[in-house]
Amino acid sequence: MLSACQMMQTALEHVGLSATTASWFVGDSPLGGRGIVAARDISAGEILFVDRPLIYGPRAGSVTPRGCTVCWRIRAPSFIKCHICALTLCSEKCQNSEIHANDCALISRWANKIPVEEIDDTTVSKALTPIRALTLDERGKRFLSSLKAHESPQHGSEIKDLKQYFEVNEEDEEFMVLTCRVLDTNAFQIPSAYCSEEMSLRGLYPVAGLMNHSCMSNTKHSFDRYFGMIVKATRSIPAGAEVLTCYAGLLWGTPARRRHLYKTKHFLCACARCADPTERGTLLAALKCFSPECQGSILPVEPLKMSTAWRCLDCGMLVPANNICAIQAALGSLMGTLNFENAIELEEFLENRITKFVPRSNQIVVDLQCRLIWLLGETDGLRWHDEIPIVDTLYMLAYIVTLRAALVQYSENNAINTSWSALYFPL
Ligand SMILES: C[S@@+](CC[C@H](N)C(=O)[O-])C[C@H]1O[C@@H](n2cnc3c(N)ncnc32)[C@H](O)[C@@H]1O
Repeated sequence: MLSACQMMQTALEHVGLSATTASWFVGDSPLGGRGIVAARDISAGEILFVDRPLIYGPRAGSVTPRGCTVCWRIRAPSFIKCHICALTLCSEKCQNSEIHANDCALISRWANKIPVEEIDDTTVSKALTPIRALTLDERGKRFLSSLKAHESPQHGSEIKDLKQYFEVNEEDEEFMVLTCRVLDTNAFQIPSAYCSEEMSLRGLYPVAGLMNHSCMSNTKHSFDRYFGMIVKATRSIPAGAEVLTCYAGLLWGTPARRRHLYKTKHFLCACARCADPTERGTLLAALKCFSPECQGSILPVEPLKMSTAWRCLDCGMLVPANNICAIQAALGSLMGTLNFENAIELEEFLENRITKFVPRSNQIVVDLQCRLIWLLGETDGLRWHDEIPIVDTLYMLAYIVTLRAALVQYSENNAINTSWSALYFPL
């Protein structure tokens, strides 16, 4: 384990900075453990660091699609299963690549428990990221081991699954399980490029992993084509303030964000946005009043308590937490099943159906509006770069401008950051 001073030194070296050139340092955080703290006043737009992943590879979730473990393609005329290690590949070229030779050499050190043909290749792919950690040098392993790691038994299931098929030795198993725990606590999703039909990946960015969370973060990040993670300030950060990122969806309402953070990162966020029942006036979590005569919105009375009752802003009616949970669960399953063929179907659902049940401010409506814009931009004849008929253009622009104005307002009210809405709306 590295001391705080060694951690700071290792972090700086990793991102090619020194104590004099970095605008931040690694210090104690009131939120828990370590955090990144501004060493001087930082201006909005400044790049804080460009982090490199110690390891990266497939994500382990149940919805991770099958894809090539070299080029990450999820669509190919056919996929091959390596006859030595059972990893998924899309072509002979990928099979003969150096990347695959390294992965295959790691896995083939362990004897198979069953014939390769019977091994489930997606199980091996899901364990590939922690498997790759075995190739880190001593310094990399020490850095990885010094990152925060959650201990509950759910972390490391990839390795348990892998052991059905291979005789993994104790030392490798121990390090890979630790890696899974570190990944689940610190890894960032690396989104696939627009329209690329590739798997989205996870990367262990050890310096970015030191950033704590706030639902009103003061940074944003993007990736370069070499998987470098560029972390930028989105607002000015005064010297001594903590540099924060957001681990949850910015457009999710408070109950959704807090549930996600609790389940995946094991803490209950208590930031100013979570503590405000109205979420700075955005009412993202609001539901419609249960009273048939009332058109009001209901909101949590004490949002930091999971068991809080909700109250209507108009008629004052109180609704117990259990009823709210039942509605949220029903809405959640409904959203999981929705699959719209085209923008017209989605717009019909948005305008005539869902808004009967939830207020227009609700995160579901906002999410569907974002999907509608996405679909419009993907529709033949309506693509951003196509010649678009004038009526459709006006319609689309009016829609986007209205929505964009609402979201910019939301951003300002919420003091989240001033530029995230540009991510969604490249106008
Ligand atoms: C990626 S680590 C962040 C760095 C960590 N604080 C450290 O000491 O290395 C994520 C973990 O930090 C803690 N954490 C981050 N943000 C938090 C917050 N806003 N409130 C409470 N705990 C937080 C949680 O335990 C979380 O799972």
